Amino acid sequence: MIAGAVLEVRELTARRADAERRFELHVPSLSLSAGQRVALVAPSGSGKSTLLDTIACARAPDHAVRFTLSAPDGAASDNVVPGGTAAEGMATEGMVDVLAAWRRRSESGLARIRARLLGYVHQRGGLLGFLTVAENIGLSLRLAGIQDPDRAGVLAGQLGIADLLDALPAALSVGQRQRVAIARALAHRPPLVLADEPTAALDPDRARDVMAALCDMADRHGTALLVASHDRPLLERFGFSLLTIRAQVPAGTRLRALVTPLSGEGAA
Ligand SMILES: Nc1ncnc2c1ncn2[C@@H]1O[C@H](COP(=O)(O)OP(=O)(O)OP(=O)(O)O)[C@@H](O)[C@H]1O
Repeated sequence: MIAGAVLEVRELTARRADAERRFELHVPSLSLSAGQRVALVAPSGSGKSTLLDTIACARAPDHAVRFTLSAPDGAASDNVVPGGTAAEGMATEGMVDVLAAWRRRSESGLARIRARLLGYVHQRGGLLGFLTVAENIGLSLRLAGIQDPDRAGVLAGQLGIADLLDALPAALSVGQRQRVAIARALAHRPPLVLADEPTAALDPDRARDVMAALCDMADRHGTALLVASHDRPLLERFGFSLLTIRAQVPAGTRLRALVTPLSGEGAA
């Protein structure tokens, strides 16, 4: 185990298929440590969302040799995956074995992994339209079982949206919605936050502001970031290590794609 690792993936394969096509994404190795910023920069359709959704435990990997997430002290002692034991590979050395949870089809275990260990910022916020800003931020606290009535307000203040706590998402600009989404993804202080094109809908100035807010909030708690984006200059400006997804020669109807480092010092 890498010291301070929050995510470790080895030899992971994720497949998508319909009647005409088959797509297969392969990740030989991907590790993130506390506070690290890693970005996926790759063309549309190359598999960025497939990878983020797999890491987010929204879809099962089709194969992996290792897929672990770190469990902070509280989450580990809370036995993130119920019934897990070291013998089954669960919650050993402060890491939770996500593969084992999928193998056991432990819906409650996977739900707790998502709720406690991960945050997710979607391209357009993904906020619930019938909840206020405060309720949207509070949702991740509720799911994680954290009772801290002040935290949503404190976060909103840090993100410059304190005056919007009672507003519904429809009344917000796209940039304001992304700030709410960042607050929601970080409120429960997960070790890893994923973001799928979090600035794609913004003009360059707003994109820079939102990325600064995301990185600043992540830095406060040593949160690791894994971001998918097309905006390479913005990612370089904020010190992300870059990965890309390279298409391999299609074999028949199958397209294989491989996640590899884009710049010299990569996380993979
Ligand atoms: N439900 C599906 N059935 C079959 N193939 C799919 C399905 N969803 C996605 N794919 C294929 O999987 C590949 C990866 O898609 P994915 O959405 O992960 O790419 P992406 O890089 O996130 O694209 P974008 O930047 O446009 O969101 C694509 O070739 C796509 O055609």
